[in-house]
Amino acid sequence: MTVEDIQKAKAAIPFNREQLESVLRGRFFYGPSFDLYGGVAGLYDYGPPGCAFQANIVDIWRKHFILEEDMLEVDCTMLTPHDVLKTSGHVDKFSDWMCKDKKTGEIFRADHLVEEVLEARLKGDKEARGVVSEEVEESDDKKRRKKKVKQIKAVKLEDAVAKEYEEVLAKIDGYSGTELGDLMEKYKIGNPVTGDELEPPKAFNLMFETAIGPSGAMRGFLRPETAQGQFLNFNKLLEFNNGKTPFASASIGKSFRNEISPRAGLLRVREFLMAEIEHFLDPLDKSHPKFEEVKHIKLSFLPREVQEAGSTEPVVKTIGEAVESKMVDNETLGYFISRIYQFLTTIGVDETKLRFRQHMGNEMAHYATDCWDAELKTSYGWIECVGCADRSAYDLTVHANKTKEKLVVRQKLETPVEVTQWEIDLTKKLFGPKFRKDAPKVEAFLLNLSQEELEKNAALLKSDGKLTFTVPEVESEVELDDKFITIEKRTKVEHVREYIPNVIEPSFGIGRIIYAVFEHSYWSRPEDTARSVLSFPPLVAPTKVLLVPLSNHKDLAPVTAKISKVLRKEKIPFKVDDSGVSIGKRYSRNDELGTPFGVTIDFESVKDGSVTLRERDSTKQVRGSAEDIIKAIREITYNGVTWEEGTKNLEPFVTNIDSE
Ligand SMILES: Nc1ncnc2c1ncn2[C@@H]1O[C@H](COP(=O)(O)OP(=O)(O)OP(=O)(O)O)[C@@H](O)[C@H]1O
Repeated sequence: MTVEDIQKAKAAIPFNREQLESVLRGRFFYGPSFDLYGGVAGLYDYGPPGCAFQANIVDIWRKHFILEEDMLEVDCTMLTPHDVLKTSGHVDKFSDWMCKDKKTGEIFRADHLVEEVLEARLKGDKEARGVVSEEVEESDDKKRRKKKVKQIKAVKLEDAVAKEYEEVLAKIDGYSGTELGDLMEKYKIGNPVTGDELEPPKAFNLMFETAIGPSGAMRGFLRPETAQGQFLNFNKLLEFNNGKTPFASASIGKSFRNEISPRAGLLRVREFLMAEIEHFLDPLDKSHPKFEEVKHIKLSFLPREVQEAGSTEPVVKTIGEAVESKMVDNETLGYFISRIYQFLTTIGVDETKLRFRQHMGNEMAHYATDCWDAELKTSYGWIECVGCADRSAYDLTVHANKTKEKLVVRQKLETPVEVTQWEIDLTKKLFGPKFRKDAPKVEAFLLNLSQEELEKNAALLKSDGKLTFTVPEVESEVELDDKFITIEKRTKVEHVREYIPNVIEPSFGIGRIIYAVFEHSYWSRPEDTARSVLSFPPLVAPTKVLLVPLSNHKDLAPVTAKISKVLRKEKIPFKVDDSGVSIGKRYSRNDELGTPFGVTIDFESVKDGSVTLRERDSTKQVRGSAEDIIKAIREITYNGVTWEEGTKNLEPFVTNIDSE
């Protein structure tokens, strides 16, 4: 079976999510956490194949980004003090809109509710018009729920209303709470099951709060992203990089979000693995030295204008054209978009189910210059799996302002420039006697005042003869007169340019990507649809080889042991299946685990050391010496060699083992 045959098989048999989920749970890729206690929504545990799969994806991510781009990896704590997340804006703004059923108290996430109801009404409209949609098969549970949902009746909508719904859906990620409330009122959206009225949307902060230390005095949160730890280590990383930019930091670790209604399995959970990059660069130069290498890559884009026109028709062009036409803001952002595409397709994402969607103006954080999400198509719709944003200088600026610690790059200028600016001088010998242990804090605070603050204080000092400040971590107010400080405007020749770098941030949700790869890799054999296959690329497959002795005969055991020893030494993950069931059943079981290769040991193997190699998707087989077979496995798995190329010197082997 060729790649095309598999595509055909996938297209011919409707995707069955329930069957996939039963394979994933049955083979323990993952399962609900705390199952014995009834489970907790949005929390999942990974089992052995899930762990191995995730570890392989993280390993590829690390090589693809950290090693290849020479990034600086950090591992920061998940517990984060309140002040950090207050400064970053998360305490005030990291929320989603929720609305409560006035009668039952049931809670809905407002944007998801509007989306679900309008989509359902559009589907009902299509049904009423006799249009058959290319729908995925739904689980019984969902069908049951939908039967109860009032709005999902096959009701024909007026053309103008259907068009309006389409337009709203295209912009669904960009609405504010008030706008969502207005939409709910306009389209009469209540509890979709009971029809009950809902309260207007209210902001719900998604962070899990806790207290650090026994006194409870220090408020803290479980981090909602890994980014802040990277920003706070900026100065150390810059020094580590010998003061040079551009450079990127990277971090892989757990993040936590108290999602309002976590459904959709691994796609929306409350604790998840993130891999994030913060690429620090000069705001005046966002070119990328390796852009040439990727600019030919053709991608599917959904730019802002297309969405604003109510369409979801993608624009296909090269990243070179996208940057040149300014559709994508700059080369570095474009470079990362292409690298994200390369990463995702390497690990098994179907590129026909990948698009880059630009954030609309009101969806993007106010400080961001441009933002594109890599969205993957699943049976739950298009899902954001990687965000890629140009965050400007926002984060470093707010942390520097709050802590009064400079977070800047100093660049030596080839041609010195004349600069006029406000400067502050401190009479340091007076600070010690007056402020004692607080003197360094007061001095640091004053030396970090911004140009605007210096200008304002110069005028105050002149008019009042003294200044009063509130300094963080200093109890009483600080009062200073002109014996302590002088503030003056001076003109100097500068040999160094100082700037706060901008940040381009690709942010990956590993669990979402994993689930999308599960769906994109899943199909069932046309000759027997109960036989499921997960066609993972060999590099990401949890186990690479299934060793299958033909029977439990004692003569086969030494050969199995010998081959196991070589595979172990070569660090090729494998499993031995010497259970008594037929070989066909054993292979079928492993197809569900996505194991790309099967090695059969038979009585010929005892005589001449030859074994059979089976390829999971095509079920093709070849025969050769154990050494040659292992070499082929290694080449195909780790060196990107095709099956045809890797096995061209091995004997084709015809058997109907799979149907046994
Ligand atoms: N609840 C979640 N469960 C699993 N992965 C998540 C979750 N929230 C975010 N992610 C992942 O983290 C990445 C970066 O997070 P980001 O803050 O950009 O997501 P988001 O815009 O809040 O996502 P959404 O709008 O879907 O809630 C996302 O692209 C996604 O892959």
